Amino acid sequence: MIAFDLLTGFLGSGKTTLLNAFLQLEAGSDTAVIVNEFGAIGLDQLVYQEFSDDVYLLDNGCLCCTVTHSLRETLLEIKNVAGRLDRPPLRRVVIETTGLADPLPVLHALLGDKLLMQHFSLGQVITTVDAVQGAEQLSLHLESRRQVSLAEHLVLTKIDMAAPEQLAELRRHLQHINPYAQVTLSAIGQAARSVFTSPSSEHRPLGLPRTEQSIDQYPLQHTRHQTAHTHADDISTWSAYLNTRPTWVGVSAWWHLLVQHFDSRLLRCKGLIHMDDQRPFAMIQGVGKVFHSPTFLQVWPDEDPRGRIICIGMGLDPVWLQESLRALTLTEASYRPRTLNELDKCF
Ligand SMILES: Nc1nc2c(ncn2[C@@H]2O[C@H](COP(=O)(O)OP(=O)(O)OP(=O)(O)O)[C@@H](O)[C@H]2O)c(=O)[nH]1
Repeated sequence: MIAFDLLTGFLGSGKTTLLNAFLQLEAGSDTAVIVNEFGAIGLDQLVYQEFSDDVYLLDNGCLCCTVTHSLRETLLEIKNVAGRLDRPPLRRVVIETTGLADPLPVLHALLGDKLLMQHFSLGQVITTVDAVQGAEQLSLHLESRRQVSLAEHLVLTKIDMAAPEQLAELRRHLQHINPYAQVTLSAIGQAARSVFTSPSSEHRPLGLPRTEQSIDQYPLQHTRHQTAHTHADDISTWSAYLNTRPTWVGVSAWWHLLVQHFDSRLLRCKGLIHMDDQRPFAMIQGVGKVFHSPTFLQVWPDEDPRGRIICIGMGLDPVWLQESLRALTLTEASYRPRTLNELDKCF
């Protein structure tokens, strides 16, 4: 039997960081990863590929709506790969859902599949919650509440950034939504080992998580999914390839412009960028209005040499976003455009 964990959590809450930290440990060496991203251009698999050969990217689309079939095929492929004698053992699969996925239909689809369940057993449903922005996300987004309510293991991430009172407030919210889950605190993935090797993940009989009842408090509006790119509350994704080399001054100006324009409608932004800088290969990350420290890569992680940017939010305007990219090449630090008109004047 191969155990599978479902790793979920709202946009930017630290799923990739946690799992990537685990893959770098000896304990994670027998783990395959299945990634599902929201949007046309995926980046997470590039992060994982640095530390694992067993990374599977699902078709573009949302796991809970459109790609369950693709997940099934991928798991069967992993079963075959795991059976090969010429490779190290494979004992665990972690399925990272998109930050907007509802884990319940995914669990139903997997646990109700007799063939799959001959080879796989459910480990844990792990939900990451951003210690700084989690309380707001829970109050604003049904997806976030559903992810928390289904979890057996809640991982409060970014505790290095959170004030004690923020953490206390978040814990009160979580206790209310899901009083049964095990809670682990984590800073920069440091709890990865204890999360993924938690005893509760082993030898558990098949069945839905015991917290299933608690989700009844929240109406299921998830059937509003229309396409792979549309979620509740008009959340959509936009992505673009870059044909320029951004500067750090430009990235900062662009982020400022974005936050001014979209304010709290901007939920997530990430980019793999070939910078005009001594350290040229960078991953940039924005969660809500917080711009996280970029990470630098030794080598460009993909065959495709183009930089790329992905934004997720409510009411995103693709034309406006495309125009905004011009800010990325600004070189004058005093330029802080708040509108596209102001950006025009910077050139
Ligand atoms: N300071 C700090 N930053 C963190 C921590 N966990 C994650 N981050 C940062 O938060 C940003 C988002 O983290 P990810 O791990 O990509 O989040 P995710 O949930 O996989 O994001 P999506 O797949 O887009 O939903 C990155 O810039 C991370 O470096 C943490 O514990 N502390």
